[in-house]
Amino acid sequence: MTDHRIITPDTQLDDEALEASIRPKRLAEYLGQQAVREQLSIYIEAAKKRGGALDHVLIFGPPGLGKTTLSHVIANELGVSVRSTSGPVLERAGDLAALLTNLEPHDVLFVDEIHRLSPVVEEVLYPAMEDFQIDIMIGEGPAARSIKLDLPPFTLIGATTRAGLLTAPLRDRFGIVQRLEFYSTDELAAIVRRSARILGIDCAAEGAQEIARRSRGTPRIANRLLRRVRDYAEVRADGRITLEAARAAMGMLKVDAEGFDELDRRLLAIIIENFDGGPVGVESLAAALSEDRGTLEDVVEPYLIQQGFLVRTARGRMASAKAWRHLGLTPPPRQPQPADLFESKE
Ligand SMILES: Nc1ncnc2c1ncn2[C@@H]1O[C@H](COP(=O)(O)OP(=O)(O)OP(=O)(O)O)[C@@H](O)[C@H]1O
Ligand SMILES: [Mg+2]
Repeated sequence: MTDHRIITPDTQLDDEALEASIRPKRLAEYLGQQAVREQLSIYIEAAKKRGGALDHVLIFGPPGLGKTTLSHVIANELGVSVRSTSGPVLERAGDLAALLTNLEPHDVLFVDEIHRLSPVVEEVLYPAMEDFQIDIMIGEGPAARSIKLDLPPFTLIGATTRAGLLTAPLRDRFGIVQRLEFYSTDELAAIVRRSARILGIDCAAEGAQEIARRSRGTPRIANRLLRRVRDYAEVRADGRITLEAARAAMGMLKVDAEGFDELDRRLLAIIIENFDGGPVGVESLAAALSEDRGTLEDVVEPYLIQQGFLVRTARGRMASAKAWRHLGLTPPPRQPQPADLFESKE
């Protein structure tokens, strides 16, 4: 179901060619995330001055905010190569050992979805990160012995949508931890204008602003909406993305003024209609929506929470007064007061 969401932040196949051409390669092209950029540029410069490898970096944040992009940007700024892999792909300790022993000094090893590493692979990673060494087993049975191998100094960059799922020993081994935040409308508008320029799309400033406003704080969504609005403008108008064209296209795509799509609205509507506004547990919510719990938690909820439409309490999710009003309903007289709203950490 989420496959068909126009505003899903997950990568879709036909996005890939497009994304490659507009994906920022240098820090200067990586828009927004001011604090992250500032800090990283200092750490990168310091590492280069010392002639050493950059400390290991953990990047976390919701899908589509630029974790993979940032990892490649860091490697480009360092002037080193990147090897990419991901948590679920590394099944055996040997898979990781093979990657590590093939690195050149100061290279970046990018591990996406690092919260999904298997425990045996994670064990190998600890000494590799800490001492640039790995223990590998040679042979089997009673004749088996372990030997230590030295690795070149390297930088591990781990990306995850949920830092909370990392084990403490793994998290502690990252010297640099960066959290990506949802982008502001102005930042997204700048991203849309940049992408339009690269793709040769004629996009008016107000058109870019309108796309930005409805992109759920997410560059991947902004770029995807830009492309869909371009299609609309080419077929229904003269190809130029004006404010009117952007609005009309969004109407057709059923992306509302807040940037919410059907699934966002359905989630809020179900909490309100089936559960009296909540609180409702995430499992019941997932069942009522026929959606996967992980998708709700990683993809749908973060933006609704950040925008204040959804509240996570110790007893479950609640729709805020803002959510009732967004659906054209009158909020009940007693809405949750701040004192009730203990942030739950699940
Ligand atoms: N700061 C940025 N400036 C400009 N464009 C960006 C920025 N961040 C991301 N993008 C664009 O958004 C797209 C998605 O970013 P990216 O693939 O890095 O997200 P991600 O956080 O790795 O997502 P996922 O969690 O799904 O892996 C990129 O192809 C890039 O074009
Ligand atoms: Mg990624």
